[in-house]
Amino acid sequence: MVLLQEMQFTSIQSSLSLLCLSLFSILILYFIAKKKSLSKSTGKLIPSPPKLPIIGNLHQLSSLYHQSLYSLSLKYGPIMQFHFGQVPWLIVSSSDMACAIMRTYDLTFATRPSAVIADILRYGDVAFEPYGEDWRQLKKIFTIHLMSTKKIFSFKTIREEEVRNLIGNISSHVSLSNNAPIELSKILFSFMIDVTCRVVSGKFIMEERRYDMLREVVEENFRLISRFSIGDLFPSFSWLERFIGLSRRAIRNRKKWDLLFEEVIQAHVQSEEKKKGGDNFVDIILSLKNDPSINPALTMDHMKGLMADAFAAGIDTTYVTIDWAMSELIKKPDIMKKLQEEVRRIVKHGDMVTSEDLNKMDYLKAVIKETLRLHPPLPLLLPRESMAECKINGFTIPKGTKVIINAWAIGREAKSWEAPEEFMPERFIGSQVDYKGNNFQLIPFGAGRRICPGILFATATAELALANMVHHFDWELPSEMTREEFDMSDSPGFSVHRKNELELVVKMFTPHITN
Ligand code: HEM
Repeated sequence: MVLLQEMQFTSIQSSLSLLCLSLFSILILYFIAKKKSLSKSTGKLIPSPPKLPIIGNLHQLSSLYHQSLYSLSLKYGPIMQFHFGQVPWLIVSSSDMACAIMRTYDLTFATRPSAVIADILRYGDVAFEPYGEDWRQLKKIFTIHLMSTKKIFSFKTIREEEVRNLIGNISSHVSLSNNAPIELSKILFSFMIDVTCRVVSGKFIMEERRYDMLREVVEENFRLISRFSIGDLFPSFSWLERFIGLSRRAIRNRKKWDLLFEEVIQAHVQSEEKKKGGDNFVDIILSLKNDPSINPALTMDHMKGLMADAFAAGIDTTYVTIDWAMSELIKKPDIMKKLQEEVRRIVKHGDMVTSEDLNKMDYLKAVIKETLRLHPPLPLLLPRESMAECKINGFTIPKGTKVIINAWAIGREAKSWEAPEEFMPERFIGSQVDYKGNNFQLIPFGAGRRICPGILFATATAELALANMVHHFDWELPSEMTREEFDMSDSPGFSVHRKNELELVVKMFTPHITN
């Protein structure tokens, strides 16, 4: 019995010593860590909302990331740190700070961070390629050979023909539907697929099966890159990626892209068009394949990447711009009327608005700018990462910092915009402010080295479609809905759509004949 008691006592004693030893070790580790973090942060600490262990700041994020980050920036400032799970990001929410990142330190922040899903989906493309020789060459090809001002002009016929088809589709609906609402979001999405397919690969991709497949892969791409996968949030748990992450879905989608691109490229290699020097992306890229000035030579992966850039970056963003513009116009009939007056004054009733007419339409251009200010299709742009340490606003930003620039918040900055929540195209009349990367209060296309190379193409297409839609038709809300009830909520996602697809009643415009 005594022996047993002694044994118990000894065991309690040794447990206590083990406990003390553990506590002592934890304390030592804590002080070492504290000392380390203090010695690291010799400058000002970047403001950050309070975070929780493991999940970081995820609990402060709604599904509308751009809106949650905007609200937090009002409290914590235009430059703040936010932990997505275990990973710290720098969130930039003012035009001054965006200028520091994309102009003052443009080269420092010219690379993209790696991300589990984007790394699976991307080829040698421009949008997600890390900064370096490969990216420089691909961007040059994109801006000089595929999307130069001359090339965009040469795509004019495609844009005009496709807008004519769009107007034809809407007219058929008017004559057949007996005032039932038209599913405008869907029609605009198809319109952008048609335009982009023709620019990228000429006519033949329009075959029904490929068309459906393209729609499916583009939509799935956006769904996938809109979400953080487990490996992005918790790098120490990346091994779980194979079981519960999104990687498997991304691999499946990548295979579909592969199939689609290989079929298209193969068909072009065999076609007569190429021999005549076709004027679409695939033929141009094929002709560059043997160009000695392109060094290193283009691989199949680069070719697929350049096509993916146009499909993934161009379709969704441009259709969303027209969709939001129509939504704002239907909500504000005075602005719709003013726009219709401008277009109908310049273009005769029954005629199509042409690309040349657009240059005379200042109010139309102001409507598109105002739409991009309030509804930048990629509200958080594309992420950046610092390649060296730098100092911004007194804060030391270490090398390897991942950065999000909130263009949605910047479009609402009180310092730059009067009545920022109001849709007022008039603010741009007589103003020099543009979206081409020089005015940091309006950056829907980003700025600096990584600026979007599709600006001219996207805006020319959106302007032409919108001008013709308001020229030929009058638009109304479905009869049961009031303007106050009309929902303008955002959908969650990487590119921000309307939460509810746009459905409107449409009528042919017939001018009043006055004697
Ligand atoms: C309204 C339509 C569009 C919007 C709002 C938009 C927006 C953007 C944004 C925010 C970026 C990132 C810029 C940065 O990091 O600073 C970007 C990059 C890019 N966009 Fe667009 N885009 C649009 C249309 C297009 C079109 C039509 C194309 C091509 C056909 C295109 C091709 C690209 C490419 C290739 C990049 C990557 C540039 C790089 O990383 O160097 N975009 N776009």
